[in-house]
Parts: sequence; C-alpha cells; structure tokens
Amino acid sequence: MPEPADSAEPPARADAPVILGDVPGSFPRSVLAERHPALIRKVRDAFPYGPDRQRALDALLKNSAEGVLEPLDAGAADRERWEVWGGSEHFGRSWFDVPFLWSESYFYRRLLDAVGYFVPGPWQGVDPFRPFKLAELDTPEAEAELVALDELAERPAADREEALLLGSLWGNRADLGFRLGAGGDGTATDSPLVVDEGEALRSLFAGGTLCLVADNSGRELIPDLLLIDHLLSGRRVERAVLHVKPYPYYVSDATTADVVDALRRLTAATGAAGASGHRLWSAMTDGRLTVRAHPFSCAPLPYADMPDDLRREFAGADVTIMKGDLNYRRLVGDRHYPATTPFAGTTAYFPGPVAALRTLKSDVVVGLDPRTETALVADRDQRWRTGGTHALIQVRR
Ligand SMILES: O=P(O)(O)OC[C@@]1(O)O[C@H](CO)[C@@H](O)[C@@H]1O
Repeated sequence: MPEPADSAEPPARADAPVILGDVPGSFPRSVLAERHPALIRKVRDAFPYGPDRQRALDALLKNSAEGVLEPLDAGAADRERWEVWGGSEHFGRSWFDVPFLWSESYFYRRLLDAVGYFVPGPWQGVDPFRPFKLAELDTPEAEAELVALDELAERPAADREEALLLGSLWGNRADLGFRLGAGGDGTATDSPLVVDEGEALRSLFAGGTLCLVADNSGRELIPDLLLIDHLLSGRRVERAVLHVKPYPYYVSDATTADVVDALRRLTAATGAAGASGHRLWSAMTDGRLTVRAHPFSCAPLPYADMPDDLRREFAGADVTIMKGDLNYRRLVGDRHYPATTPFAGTTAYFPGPVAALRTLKSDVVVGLDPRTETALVADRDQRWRTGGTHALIQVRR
C-alpha cells in the first residue's frame, strides 16, 4: 500500500488564482448566466410542478441572476454543512463574485430546494433530471455501444482493457449539463489524447482495490461499469468501490438510483453486455463492487479539503480514478494554472495513486507538454479547453 503523500499545499496550487464567475465573456460566466437559466427552463418543462414549485423556480432564476447567495432554510439538514463548506464566507455576495466551483455547486443544491427534493411532500426524492438520464439509456447510440461489446469479447484481454479504458474516458463526453450550453462545438471526434498515461494507469491494476469516482450516469456510467467488470472478472482488481453522488447534481451526475438503472439496462441486454450486467449484479451482491455516496462528493470544494474518513478510504485504494471534468477541477483545484504546471504537484496531497480520465470541458488543465499546448492554441485558440473535443489520462503514482 502506498504511503500517504505529504498533505502540504504544493506551491503551484497556492499561487494560481482561483477561477471566479465574474469575467465577462468567460466560460464560468456563461455557465452561471446562460446554462443555469436554460436548465431551470428544462426542468420546468419536464415536470408538471404546481404553483409553489413554479414560484420557487422563478425565485431561483431571479436570485441567481441578480441576487446574492443566501443560506439554506433553517430546517435544512445540511444547512450547517454548507456554512462550514464556505457559506459563512460567501453568503451575502453575488453568485458571480465567489469561486465558480462554489456558486455552480450551490446552484444545484438550491435547484433541488426549489423543486422540493428534500422536504416532505409529493416531490420529495424525485430526481428532476431523471427523464433526461433515462432517455440517454434508450438511444440507438447506447444500443450500438452495447452490441459492439460482442465483437470486443473476441479480442485479447489487453486489447479489451485498452478499449474499455478509452470507452470510459470518451464516455465522459456524455454530459447533459454540457449540452445545455455553447460547450460542444459539434466537431467532437476521438482526437489524440493531450496527455496519455494509460499504460501507467494500467500498471496500477495489480489485484488490489480500485476506487472509481464516477461522473455522469447513462452513457458514461455504462462504460465505467463495463471497465469495472473487466477488471474484476480478469482479477486485475480484487475489489472496486464506485463513488456516486448522494443526490442529483450537475444534471447527469450518477446517483445510486442511476447505478441501478444502468445495471438494469445491462442485464436486459443480450450477448456480452448482458453477461457483464449479470456479473456486475453479482459483484454488488457479494461485496466485490460497493457503491459509496459520501456527502463530500457534492461539496463545492477541491479534494485537497476532503474530510479524514474519505482521505482514509482513498489511502486504502491501490488506485483511485477520478472521472470527468468536475472531478478534475476538484482534484487539481479550480484555478488558472499555466497548462504546463506538473500534475504531480497539484495532486501531491492526494493520499494514494490517483488518475484522471477526463474530456476537457472547462478552463482548468495542468500537466501539458509545452509543445502540445502551443499546437492546441495554434489550432483552436483556447476553445480546446472547454469544447469537449479533447481528452486526457493523467496519473500520479
Ligand atoms: O464533470 P463533467 O460532467 O465532465 O462536466 C461538468 C462540467 O463541464 O459542466 C459544467 C458546465 O455545465 C462545468 O462547469 C463542469 O466542469
């Protein structure tokens, strides 16, 4: 088992400015000013909420555009948690003036309030994003991806592993929040990875424990589960822990209910996909695959601030895979780093080997070779950072 790394903040982290939402024309500002109102409209259209919920959605729309951040209601079970997570510092300020990670995360928490997710009543526990997540599982594209597994099953295990790893990586493009905005530029193809440390990652599959910190449900979670099945059934890992969100978040982020939906989708399939689904189901029932929904998974903070119990959990893993853009921002810190800042420095605090599998959908990136950065900028100015057209695999042992 690796020794816990030094938790002191590396200089790179402390020096780079935190990303805020206040710069006109910036990506964060477009998320707060355009994606969030679009999301409210979408959720409103998807459910016949009554007048009280409609009014609450109107209030959120207005507050998030021109108001200030306000504490959660007195009765909210997590009111104090949000104070500790930074609320006491940020409440009373504009949504645009606090760290982007903070205001964006708080928006999702407030959206759940507006739709009555946490309070007793007819809408308690009803995931406002569920219709979109379910629709994803039912597309011809999702079907084609499952059918393709039959052919993959014929290939040598090492090839299968590489394909499944890339499937899990590119599955991260399946992000419903991202599709609400100007994000994808429609030219997304599987371009060469801007950093490819896939081999280093695979060398860490040595029969121990894998933590996979999931991102989106549907067409990202299915390939994540297929990768886990491959690793468990080939004894590449002995045990896998899948971290999901304790409540709906960032539109399509996976919750336990989404894991069950994905497993049902797989077990209902024929051929290799169905077989995988049944193996995963058994792995969950016999404890080789466990699902965790830690409250910190929805925290508006970088993982450098993780609580001790979660730190111990990651310290006990032989490798932790962080999926997706948001987890990347939280892993390295949501800051304006020079793109060539070493990944190892920004993740030195992490208590064990850690890997990022991410398509690039926000400004943050570290660990690029200077030539790669120059070529990317020459080709598409800074759009490569946010367009979802590029991806990376980075590892810190
Ligand atoms: O974590 P994911 O699903 O890969 O991407 C989430 C994300 O791209 O969506 C937001 C915009 O809607 C970004 O701020 C955020 O990082």
